[in-house]
Amino acid sequence: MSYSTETQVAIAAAIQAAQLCQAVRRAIPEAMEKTDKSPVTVADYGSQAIICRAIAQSFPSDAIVGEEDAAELRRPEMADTLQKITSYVGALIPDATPEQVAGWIDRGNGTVAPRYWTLDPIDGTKGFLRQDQYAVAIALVEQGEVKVGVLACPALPGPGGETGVLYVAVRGQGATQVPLKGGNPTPLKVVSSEDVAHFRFVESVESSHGDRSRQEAVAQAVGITTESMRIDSQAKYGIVASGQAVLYLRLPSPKSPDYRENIWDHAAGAIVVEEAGGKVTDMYGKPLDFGTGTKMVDNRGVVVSNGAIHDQVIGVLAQS
Ligand SMILES: Nc1ncnc2c1ncn2[C@@H]1O[C@H](COP(=O)(O)O)[C@@H](O)[C@H]1OP(=O)(O)O
Ligand SMILES: [Mg+2]
Ligand SMILES: [Mg+2]
Ligand SMILES: [Mg+2]
Repeated sequence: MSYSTETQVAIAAAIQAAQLCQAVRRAIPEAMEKTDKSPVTVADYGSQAIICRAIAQSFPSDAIVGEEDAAELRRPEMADTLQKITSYVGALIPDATPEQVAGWIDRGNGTVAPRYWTLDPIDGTKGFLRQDQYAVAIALVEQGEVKVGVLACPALPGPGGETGVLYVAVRGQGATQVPLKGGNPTPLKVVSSEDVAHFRFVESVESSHGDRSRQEAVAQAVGITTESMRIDSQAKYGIVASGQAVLYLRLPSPKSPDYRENIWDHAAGAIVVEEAGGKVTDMYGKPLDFGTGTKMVDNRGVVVSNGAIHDQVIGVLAQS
Protein backbone atom coordinates (compact mmCIF):
# COMPACT_ATOMS: atom_id res chain seq x y z
CA MET A 1 0.00 0.00 0.00
CA SER A 2 1.25 3.49 -0.75
CA TYR A 3 -0.57 5.24 2.13
CA SER A 4 -0.33 8.45 0.11
CA THR A 5 -3.69 9.90 1.22
CA GLU A 6 -3.01 8.96 4.85
CA THR A 7 0.41 10.61 4.66
CA GLN A 8 -0.89 13.79 3.05
CA VAL A 9 -3.71 14.12 5.59
CA ALA A 10 -1.30 13.60 8.51
CA ILE A 11 1.23 16.10 7.11
CA ALA A 12 -1.39 18.81 6.59
CA ALA A 13 -2.84 18.23 10.06
CA ALA A 14 0.59 18.28 11.75
CA ILE A 15 1.52 21.55 10.02
CA GLN A 16 -1.74 23.23 11.10
CA ALA A 17 -1.43 21.86 14.64
CA ALA A 18 2.16 23.12 14.84
CA GLN A 19 0.99 26.58 13.75
CA LEU A 20 -1.59 26.59 16.53
CA CYS A 21 1.02 25.49 19.10
CA GLN A 22 3.45 28.21 18.06
CA ALA A 23 0.69 30.83 18.22
CA VAL A 24 -0.21 29.73 21.76
CA ARG A 25 3.44 29.66 22.80
CA ARG A 26 4.06 33.23 21.63
CA ALA A 27 1.37 34.26 24.16
CA ILE A 28 3.25 32.43 26.99
CA PRO A 29 0.58 29.89 27.98
CA GLU A 30 -0.10 28.80 31.51
CA ALA A 31 -0.19 25.16 32.51
CA MET A 32 -3.29 23.41 33.77
CA GLU A 33 -2.92 20.21 35.75
CA LYS A 34 -4.44 16.89 34.73
CA THR A 35 -5.64 14.30 37.24
CA ASP A 36 -2.27 12.50 36.91
CA LYS A 37 -0.57 15.82 37.88
CA SER A 38 0.98 16.22 34.42
CA PRO A 39 0.66 19.60 32.69
CA VAL A 40 -1.66 20.41 29.80
CA THR A 41 -2.28 23.69 27.95
CA VAL A 42 -4.85 25.15 25.57
CA ALA A 43 -2.40 24.21 22.80
CA ASP A 44 -2.51 20.49 23.66
CA TYR A 45 -6.30 20.58 23.35
CA GLY A 46 -6.35 22.77 20.24
CA SER A 47 -3.76 20.64 18.48
CA GLN A 48 -5.72 17.45 19.21
CA ALA A 49 -8.93 19.09 17.91
CA ILE A 50 -7.27 20.07 14.61
CA ILE A 51 -5.69 16.65 14.05
CA CYS A 52 -8.74 14.55 15.00
CA ARG A 53 -11.00 16.66 12.80
CA ALA A 54 -8.70 16.18 9.82
CA ILE A 55 -8.36 12.42 10.27
CA ALA A 56 -12.06 11.91 10.96
CA GLN A 57 -13.01 13.88 7.87
CA SER A 58 -10.86 11.78 5.52
CA PHE A 59 -11.15 8.43 7.34
CA PRO A 60 -14.50 8.46 9.17
CA SER A 61 -14.38 4.82 10.20
CA ASP A 62 -10.82 4.81 11.59
CA ALA A 63 -10.27 4.68 15.36
CA ILE A 64 -8.18 7.52 16.82
CA VAL A 65 -6.28 7.19 20.09
CA GLY A 66 -5.14 10.61 21.31
CA GLU A 67 -3.57 11.63 24.59
CA GLU A 68 -6.18 14.24 25.60
CA ASP A 69 -9.93 14.22 26.06
CA ALA A 70 -12.52 16.95 26.54
CA ALA A 71 -14.30 15.67 29.68
CA GLU A 72 -12.67 18.34 31.87
CA LEU A 73 -13.33 21.07 29.29
CA ARG A 74 -17.06 20.35 29.26
CA ARG A 75 -17.43 21.38 32.91
CA PRO A 76 -19.26 24.74 33.18
CA GLU A 77 -16.35 26.39 35.03
CA MET A 78 -14.07 25.56 32.08
CA ALA A 79 -16.18 27.49 29.56
CA ASP A 80 -13.61 30.29 29.26
CA THR A 81 -10.81 27.83 28.60
CA LEU A 82 -12.85 26.01 25.95
CA GLN A 83 -13.64 29.38 24.39
CA LYS A 84 -9.94 30.24 24.28
CA ILE A 85 -9.13 26.91 22.63
CA THR A 86 -11.94 27.54 20.16
CA SER A 87 -10.54 30.93 19.21
CA TYR A 88 -7.10 29.42 18.46
CA VAL A 89 -8.73 26.61 16.44
CA GLY A 90 -10.96 29.19 14.74
CA ALA A 91 -7.89 30.98 13.35
CA LEU A 92 -7.31 27.84 11.23
CA ILE A 93 -10.85 26.49 10.91
CA PRO A 94 -13.16 29.50 10.68
CA ASP A 95 -16.54 29.24 12.40
CA ALA A 96 -15.50 26.38 14.69
CA THR A 97 -17.79 26.30 17.73
CA PRO A 98 -16.85 25.24 21.30
CA GLU A 99 -19.18 22.23 20.99
CA GLN A 100 -17.47 21.16 17.75
CA VAL A 101 -14.02 21.62 19.24
CA ALA A 102 -14.90 19.46 22.27
CA GLY A 103 -16.35 16.85 19.90
CA TRP A 104 -13.21 16.79 17.74
CA ILE A 105 -11.01 16.37 20.84
CA ASP A 106 -13.21 13.48 22.00
CA ARG A 107 -12.89 11.82 18.59
CA GLY A 108 -9.46 10.86 19.98
CA ASN A 109 -11.04 8.67 22.68
CA GLY A 110 -10.90 5.58 20.50
CA THR A 111 -9.22 2.32 21.38
CA VAL A 112 -6.52 0.26 19.71
CA ALA A 113 -7.98 -1.65 16.74
CA PRO A 114 -6.59 -3.62 13.77
CA ARG A 115 -6.19 -0.24 12.07
CA TYR A 116 -5.97 2.93 14.16
CA TRP A 117 -4.33 6.34 14.41
CA THR A 118 -2.51 7.54 17.47
CA LEU A 119 -1.51 11.10 18.20
CA ASP A 120 0.25 13.18 20.77
CA PRO A 121 -0.96 16.74 20.18
CA ILE A 122 2.02 18.09 22.14
CA ASP A 123 4.67 15.59 23.08
CA GLY A 124 6.89 17.18 25.71
CA THR A 125 4.40 19.64 27.21
CA LYS A 126 7.03 20.42 29.85
CA GLY A 127 9.49 21.41 27.11
CA PHE A 128 6.75 23.42 25.38
CA LEU A 129 6.17 25.37 28.61
CA ARG A 130 9.91 25.92 29.13
CA GLN A 131 10.18 27.32 25.56
CA ASP A 132 12.35 24.28 24.73
CA GLN A 133 11.68 21.38 22.37
CA TYR A 134 8.35 19.66 21.76
CA ALA A 135 6.72 17.68 18.96
CA VAL A 136 3.34 17.07 17.34
CA ALA A 137 3.19 13.33 16.64
CA ILE A 138 0.76 11.43 14.39
CA ALA A 139 0.97 7.77 13.41
CA LEU A 140 -1.11 5.20 11.57
CA VAL A 141 -0.88 1.67 12.95
CA GLU A 142 -2.10 -1.52 11.28
CA GLN A 143 -1.93 -4.96 12.91
CA GLY A 144 0.30 -3.56 15.65
CA GLU A 145 2.86 -2.16 13.20
CA VAL A 146 3.36 1.55 12.51
CA LYS A 147 2.81 2.24 8.80
CA VAL A 148 2.98 6.04 8.63
CA GLY A 149 4.61 8.51 11.02
CA VAL A 150 4.59 12.30 10.90
CA LEU A 151 6.50 14.28 13.49
CA ALA A 152 6.51 18.07 13.55
CA CYS A 153 9.21 19.70 15.69
CA PRO A 154 8.37 23.41 15.51
CA ALA A 155 11.31 24.62 17.64
CA LEU A 156 14.03 22.32 16.30
CA PRO A 157 16.73 23.76 14.05
CA GLY A 158 16.69 22.09 10.63
CA PRO A 159 19.66 21.22 8.41
CA GLY A 160 19.50 24.57 6.62
CA GLY A 161 19.53 26.50 9.90
CA GLU A 162 15.82 27.34 9.72
CA THR A 163 13.66 26.67 12.79
CA GLY A 164 11.01 23.96 12.54
CA VAL A 165 11.38 20.51 11.01
CA LEU A 166 8.84 18.00 9.74
CA TYR A 167 9.83 14.32 9.72
CA VAL A 168 7.80 11.93 7.57
CA ALA A 169 8.10 8.16 7.21
CA VAL A 170 6.09 5.49 5.40
CA ARG A 171 6.80 1.78 5.93
CA GLY A 172 9.05 0.51 3.15
CA GLN A 173 9.31 3.93 1.52
CA GLY A 174 12.00 5.64 3.60
CA ALA A 175 11.97 8.77 5.74
CA THR A 176 12.42 12.41 4.85
CA GLN A 177 12.75 15.77 6.56
CA VAL A 178 11.45 19.05 5.26
CA PRO A 179 11.43 22.55 6.75
CA LEU A 180 8.12 23.01 8.57
CA LYS A 181 7.65 26.26 6.63
CA GLY A 182 7.86 24.30 3.37
CA GLY A 183 10.63 23.34 0.97
CA ASN A 184 12.17 20.29 -0.59
CA PRO A 185 12.13 17.03 1.36
CA THR A 186 15.54 15.43 1.86
CA PRO A 187 16.08 11.75 2.72
CA LEU A 188 16.94 10.86 6.31
CA LYS A 189 19.82 8.52 7.07
CA VAL A 190 21.16 7.45 10.45
CA VAL A 191 24.85 8.09 11.07
CA SER A 192 27.58 5.46 10.70
CA SER A 193 29.37 4.37 13.87
CA GLU A 194 32.65 5.60 12.33
CA ASP A 195 31.42 9.20 12.37
CA VAL A 196 33.23 10.24 15.56
CA ALA A 197 31.68 13.72 15.73
CA HIS A 198 28.18 12.23 15.95
CA PHE A 199 29.03 9.22 18.10
CA ARG A 200 26.98 10.59 20.97
CA PHE A 201 23.68 9.88 22.69
CA VAL A 202 20.50 11.72 23.50
CA GLU A 203 18.20 11.45 26.52
CA SER A 204 15.28 13.32 28.13
CA VAL A 205 15.64 16.72 29.77
CA GLU A 206 13.42 15.39 32.55
CA SER A 207 15.55 13.26 34.85
CA SER A 208 12.43 11.50 36.20
CA HIS A 209 11.57 10.13 32.73
CA GLY A 210 14.60 7.87 32.64
CA ASP A 211 17.57 6.51 34.53
CA ARG A 212 20.37 9.00 33.95
CA SER A 213 23.16 7.11 35.71
CA ARG A 214 22.41 3.82 33.97
CA GLN A 215 22.01 5.58 30.62
CA GLU A 216 25.43 7.16 31.05
CA ALA A 217 27.01 3.84 32.05
CA VAL A 218 25.55 2.06 29.02
CA ALA A 219 26.69 4.82 26.67
CA GLN A 220 30.21 4.64 28.08
CA ALA A 221 30.25 0.85 27.77
CA VAL A 222 29.62 1.11 24.02
CA GLY A 223 32.37 3.70 23.63
CA ILE A 224 30.52 7.00 23.79
CA THR A 225 32.84 9.43 25.54
CA THR A 226 30.99 12.73 25.23
CA GLU A 227 28.20 14.05 27.44
CA SER A 228 24.61 13.35 26.50
CA MET A 229 22.48 15.71 24.47
CA ARG A 230 19.28 16.46 26.44
CA ILE A 231 16.18 17.15 24.40
CA ASP A 232 12.47 17.01 25.21
CA SER A 233 9.94 14.89 23.35
CA GLN A 234 10.12 12.65 20.27
CA ALA A 235 12.43 15.26 18.75
CA LYS A 236 15.05 12.79 20.06
CA TYR A 237 13.96 10.30 17.38
CA GLY A 238 14.47 13.02 14.77
CA ILE A 239 17.98 13.63 16.14
CA VAL A 240 18.89 9.94 15.65
CA ALA A 241 17.10 9.65 12.28
CA SER A 242 18.97 12.67 10.93
CA GLY A 243 22.36 11.38 12.09
CA GLN A 244 22.98 13.95 14.84
CA ALA A 245 23.39 11.15 17.41
CA VAL A 246 23.84 7.35 17.25
CA LEU A 247 21.75 6.46 20.27
CA TYR A 248 18.69 7.49 22.30
CA LEU A 249 18.30 5.78 25.66
CA ARG A 250 15.11 5.80 27.75
CA LEU A 251 15.54 3.34 30.60
CA PRO A 252 12.89 2.90 33.32
CA SER A 253 13.23 5.46 36.09
CA PRO A 254 14.06 3.95 39.50
CA LYS A 255 11.37 6.33 40.85
CA SER A 256 8.64 4.81 38.66
CA PRO A 257 9.76 1.25 37.84
CA ASP A 258 6.23 0.24 36.82
CA TYR A 259 5.83 3.01 34.24
CA ARG A 260 4.71 1.76 30.84
CA GLU A 261 5.26 3.82 27.73
CA ASN A 262 2.23 5.21 25.84
CA ILE A 263 1.82 4.35 22.15
CA TRP A 264 1.54 8.03 21.15
CA ASP A 265 4.89 8.83 22.79
CA HIS A 266 6.77 6.52 20.38
CA ALA A 267 4.81 5.44 17.29
CA ALA A 268 5.65 8.34 14.97
CA GLY A 269 9.25 8.70 16.13
CA ALA A 270 9.95 4.97 15.89
CA ILE A 271 9.02 4.62 12.21
CA VAL A 272 11.01 7.74 11.33
CA VAL A 273 14.16 6.16 12.79
CA GLU A 274 13.47 2.71 11.30
CA GLU A 275 12.90 4.11 7.82
CA ALA A 276 16.11 6.14 8.19
CA GLY A 277 17.95 2.84 8.63
CA GLY A 278 18.03 2.69 12.43
CA LYS A 279 16.61 0.31 14.98
CA VAL A 280 14.05 0.72 17.80
CA THR A 281 13.37 -1.86 20.53
CA ASP A 282 12.73 -1.97 24.22
CA MET A 283 15.63 -2.43 26.66
CA TYR A 284 15.52 -6.22 26.18
CA GLY A 285 15.77 -5.97 22.41
CA LYS A 286 12.03 -6.69 21.90
CA PRO A 287 10.23 -4.76 19.16
CA LEU A 288 7.82 -2.14 20.50
CA ASP A 289 4.33 -3.67 20.29
CA PHE A 290 1.75 -1.09 19.23
CA GLY A 291 -1.06 -3.66 19.26
CA THR A 292 -1.53 -4.31 22.98
CA GLY A 293 -3.42 -1.16 23.96
CA THR A 294 -2.75 2.44 24.95
CA LYS A 295 0.19 1.41 27.09
CA MET A 296 2.89 -0.86 25.76
CA VAL A 297 2.46 -3.36 28.58
CA ASP A 298 4.84 -5.93 27.09
CA ASN A 299 7.76 -3.52 26.66
CA ARG A 300 10.13 -1.86 29.15
CA GLY A 301 12.24 1.17 28.34
CA VAL A 302 13.21 2.20 24.81
CA VAL A 303 16.50 1.89 22.90
CA VAL A 304 16.87 3.75 19.61
CA SER A 305 20.06 3.46 17.57
CA ASN A 306 21.70 3.68 14.18
CA GLY A 307 21.23 -0.11 13.98
CA ALA A 308 24.93 -0.94 13.83
CA ILE A 309 25.48 -0.56 17.59
CA HIS A 310 22.09 -1.91 18.63
CA ASP A 311 23.02 -5.48 19.59
CA GLN A 312 25.99 -4.21 21.54
CA VAL A 313 23.76 -1.82 23.53
CA ILE A 314 21.24 -4.58 24.27
CA GLY A 315 24.12 -6.86 25.29
CA VAL A 316 25.44 -4.29 27.75
CA LEU A 317 21.93 -3.84 29.18
CA ALA A 318 21.56 -7.60 29.66
CA GLN A 319 24.74 -7.68 31.72
CA SER A 320 24.23 -4.58 33.84
N1 LIG B 1 7.97 8.29 34.57
C1 LIG B 1 8.03 8.46 33.25
N2 LIG B 1 8.89 7.71 32.51
C2 LIG B 1 8.97 7.88 31.19
N3 LIG B 1 8.24 8.79 30.49
C3 LIG B 1 7.37 9.56 31.16
C4 LIG B 1 7.23 9.45 32.56
N4 LIG B 1 6.30 10.33 32.96
C5 LIG B 1 5.85 10.98 31.85
N5 LIG B 1 6.50 10.53 30.76
C6 LIG B 1 6.30 10.95 29.36
O1 LIG B 1 7.46 11.47 28.79
C7 LIG B 1 7.09 12.26 27.66
C8 LIG B 1 8.00 13.45 27.51
O2 LIG B 1 9.09 12.97 26.84
P1 LIG B 1 10.56 13.31 27.22
O3 LIG B 1 10.76 12.94 28.65
O4 LIG B 1 11.29 12.43 26.29
O5 LIG B 1 10.73 14.76 26.95
C9 LIG B 1 5.69 12.68 27.88
O6 LIG B 1 4.92 12.13 26.87
C10 LIG B 1 5.35 12.09 29.24
O7 LIG B 1 4.07 11.56 29.32
P2 LIG B 1 2.75 12.50 29.37
O8 LIG B 1 2.35 12.61 27.93
O9 LIG B 1 1.77 11.77 30.21
O10 LIG B 1 3.17 13.85 29.94
MG1 LIG C 1 1.29 15.16 25.06
MG1 LIG D 1 3.88 12.61 25.12
MG1 LIG E 1 0.96 15.01 28.54
